Amino acid sequence: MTTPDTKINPKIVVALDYADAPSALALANQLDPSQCRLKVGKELFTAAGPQLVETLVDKGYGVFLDLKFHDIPNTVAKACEAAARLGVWMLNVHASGGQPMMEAAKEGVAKSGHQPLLIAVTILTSMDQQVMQSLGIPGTLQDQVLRLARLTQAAGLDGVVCSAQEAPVLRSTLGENFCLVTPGIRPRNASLDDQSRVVTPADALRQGSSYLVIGRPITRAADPLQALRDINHEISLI
Ligand SMILES: O=C(O)c1cc(=O)[nH]c(=O)n1[C@@H]1O[C@H](COP(=O)(O)O)[C@@H](O)[C@H]1O
Repeated sequence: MTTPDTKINPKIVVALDYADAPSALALANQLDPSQCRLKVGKELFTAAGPQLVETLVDKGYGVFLDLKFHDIPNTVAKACEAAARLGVWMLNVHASGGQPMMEAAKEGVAKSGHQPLLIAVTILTSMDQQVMQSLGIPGTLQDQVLRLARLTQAAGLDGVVCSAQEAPVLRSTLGENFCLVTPGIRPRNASLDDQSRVVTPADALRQGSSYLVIGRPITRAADPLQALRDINHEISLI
């Protein structure tokens, strides 16, 4: 049901937003590394630690370690070096930590001897213009996403996390090789939950996304593997 390309390089990254390792492994055991990658975020990593990440890597999954580091450059460099040593496929920092912090992150990864993709979060998909204003950030949300993405590229990172709503402008400004990882994905008629800037899976790819981060629409489905297959099928048609 999936295209050959989806099998070689799965576009969907399933967010394992679980409270403990057994719940995360139960889902990982139902899914298939040829159909998706897995994202381990703050909740699961804090509860289950590096051992779970290594277990998922050993099962053949590409793992996105989503710890969104944001600290002084030296601390972020060391954290990125340690994260890269786990053999993950991708890891991330917050672009708002600034270019020197991102450059330090890149150096940390290089020291690890591994070569994961290193990306930076621009503006979280749960945020809207009103939240931006309350933080005193001037201009439009899209201006700020573009500013942070340019800084990320200047720091030599591989790409950004952004909403697929911003993907067209980032793709045309930053080029074909810059990786755009987009959460806030909702199949038509799915609940928005706490997301604000949402796009359907097929539209996200049409708009220039490289990878789609999808959590609850798969993890809370009655049949997660079928939900994943349905989305892979939808995107194989574009
Ligand atoms: O870095 C992320 O992955 C991320 C960035 C962002 O701007 N918005 C966002 O939702 N995420 C993550 O993407 C996942 C989305 O999950 P669902 O809303 O359940 O699909 C969660 O694990 C979030 O932590």
